[in-house]
Amino acid sequence: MNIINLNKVEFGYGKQKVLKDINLTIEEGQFLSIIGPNGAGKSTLLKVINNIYENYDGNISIYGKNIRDYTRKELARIVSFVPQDTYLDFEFSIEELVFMGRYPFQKRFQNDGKYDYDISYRAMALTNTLEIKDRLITQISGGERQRALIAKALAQDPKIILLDEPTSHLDINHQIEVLELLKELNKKQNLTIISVLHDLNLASRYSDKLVLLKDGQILKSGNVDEVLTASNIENAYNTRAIVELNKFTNSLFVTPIELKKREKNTSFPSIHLIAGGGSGQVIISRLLKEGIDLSVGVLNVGDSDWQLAKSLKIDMIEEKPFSAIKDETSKENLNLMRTKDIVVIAQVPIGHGNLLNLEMALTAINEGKKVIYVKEDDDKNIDYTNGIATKVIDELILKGMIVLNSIDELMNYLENYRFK
Ligand SMILES: Nc1ncnc2c1ncn2[C@@H]1O[C@H](COP(=O)(O)OP(=O)(O)OP(=O)(O)O)[C@@H](O)[C@H]1O
Repeated sequence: MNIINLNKVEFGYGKQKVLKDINLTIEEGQFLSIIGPNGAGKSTLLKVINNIYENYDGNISIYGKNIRDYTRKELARIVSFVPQDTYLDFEFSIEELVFMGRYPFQKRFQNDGKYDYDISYRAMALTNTLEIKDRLITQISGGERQRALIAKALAQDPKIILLDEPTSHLDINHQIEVLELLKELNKKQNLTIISVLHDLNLASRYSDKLVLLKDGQILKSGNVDEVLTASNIENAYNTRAIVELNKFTNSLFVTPIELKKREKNTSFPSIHLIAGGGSGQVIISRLLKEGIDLSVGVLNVGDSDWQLAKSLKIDMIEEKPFSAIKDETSKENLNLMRTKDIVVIAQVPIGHGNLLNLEMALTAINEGKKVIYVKEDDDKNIDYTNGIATKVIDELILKGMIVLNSIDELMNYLENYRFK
């Protein structure tokens, strides 16, 4: 069920627009993170949803009602807001701070009732702040303060919680603790969570949906894998990045590589990679992370290795989609190989269309080039040429091609490489 709708929302602090044409729907029970570079308008968007600024154009509705038609107290019973960098300079205890979350429910001069106590204590128990409830908020750590602020927000018994950078001042241990807590509340209590997060990897790990903002506009919104692509990241942050699945968290992991790539790592040998059909993706990622000077080819336009290499702007020789490699393309590839220290061959299926890649590696080894074959799977058949490819590989081995069994072995070899 859609519970928040933003329709053509535009806003600026002065003349300059900070939010432009924002259209967004958010479903009940979603964990949505707003990401984007500094100054993109993330905090502003969150504040506009919380009806902090009134002079915006367009419409925002929450549970079908325009937020302009809610009183502040009414809205606070549905939405609670955890601001960024809250400067807490008052000598309140955590308990007192959390009880303030009950304010929207109380009549003037009314004291806290049993329900107010119960819900505040539950909020403290959920956030592990009960045992430190008497400590003053000026005398607790950043992680404890963040948990206390979330407790206050929970004491409001909201349906929707908005958080502006809830992990910004926390060490990794507390970052995970806070996000695990939010995820649990999201799953168990169907709490809708909208959070600004700078850290793309935390956003990817904990969110169902992402909104990527750039210059006040939504560059992309949707599922994590639709938003966190190398090209969207490059577009928004002006930084090249590798996006890959982290096996441990089962979520996408982003590694920015622009700087390393720019300052090529000359302690490693330069490499030309022969790959294709997806076989080179992991090798490309690993080599680029080390800043290794890399080229690839020949790849067919459109295949997944080609897409990755293209998005990372790697020096590449390409052939038309689904076409056999032409002689002249293959010669260009050989010329590129000649400029590198090592030719690395991934375990790519060889058919008549790409046999020339192997044959050029043979020419290169005959010219004295070092060639390495990364044969990750011993049982995998890659010869689709009725034995011709196997013969070329045998000849490469005879001429001194090094066969390694994993990418780790390749990295190890490269780390210990001695330049002549
Ligand atoms: N109170 C304010 N008055 C005037 N301009 C503001 C105000 N708050 C933010 N801005 C400006 O609006 C733009 C968007 O700011 P906002 O804080 O929403 O971005 P953000 O994406 O959250 O940035 P960051 O990642 O740096 O926190 C920036 O150019 C900022 O300088």
